[in-house]
Amino acid sequence: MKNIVLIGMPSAGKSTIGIILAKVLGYKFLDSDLVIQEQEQALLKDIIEEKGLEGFLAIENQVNRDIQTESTVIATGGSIIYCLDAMEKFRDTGIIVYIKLKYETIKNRLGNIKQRGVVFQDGQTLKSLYNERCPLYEEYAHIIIDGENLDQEELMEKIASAIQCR
Ligand SMILES: Nc1ncnc2c1ncn2[C@@H]1O[C@H](COP(=O)(O)OP(=O)(O)O)[C@@H](O)[C@H]1O
Ligand SMILES: O=C(O)C1=C[C@@H](OP(=O)(O)O)[C@@H](O)[C@H](O)C1
Ligand SMILES: [Mg+2]
Repeated sequence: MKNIVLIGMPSAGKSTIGIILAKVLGYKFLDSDLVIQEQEQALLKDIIEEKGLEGFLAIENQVNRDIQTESTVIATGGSIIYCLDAMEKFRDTGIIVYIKLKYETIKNRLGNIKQRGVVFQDGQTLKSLYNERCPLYEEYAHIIIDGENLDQEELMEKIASAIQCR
């Protein structure tokens, strides 16, 4: 079976929802951020600090492009839409699900952005990052899920039924 690939802004719920979605669908679960950390033997925020944005994105692209799995829910990192090879591969081998949330919801959830290690250009604000990324998430998505006003269980069920209706 095709993989289910979750995309969206950091804190949208890709990692949290991904694992419960995998249980409900009887799929495996993989968080590609953790594969990056394991390969590099370093935390995401330290990789970004040491290698810079372009260096981090090159690693993110390679790791996600090289994932060999099927029947797996894959939680990607928020910056995956800058990784062209990986996105092309996911589009061919998976169903890409964009968890869409309003800017205000993302802002409220994000809390300590530095601890998470989000891929920001110098001087970029969260708002400009959001505006830059949203069209890219929409462009790549096979399915767009509005996650507003849903708890984790409701969001997971909405994604599961959208996949099953395809
Ligand atoms: N309805 C919801 N769905 C998913 N996560 C939610 C929801 N409401 C609040 N949260 C919180 O938002 C955060 C989502 O984080 P995470 O799953 O790591 O997102 P991502 O992997 O997309 O960056 C968690 O702290 C989670 O508890
Ligand atoms: O959006 C981003 O720039 C990033 C999001 C993170 O993943 P989550 O989206 O799971 O938080 C992680 O991949 C990396 O630190 C960069
Ligand atoms: Mg995550």
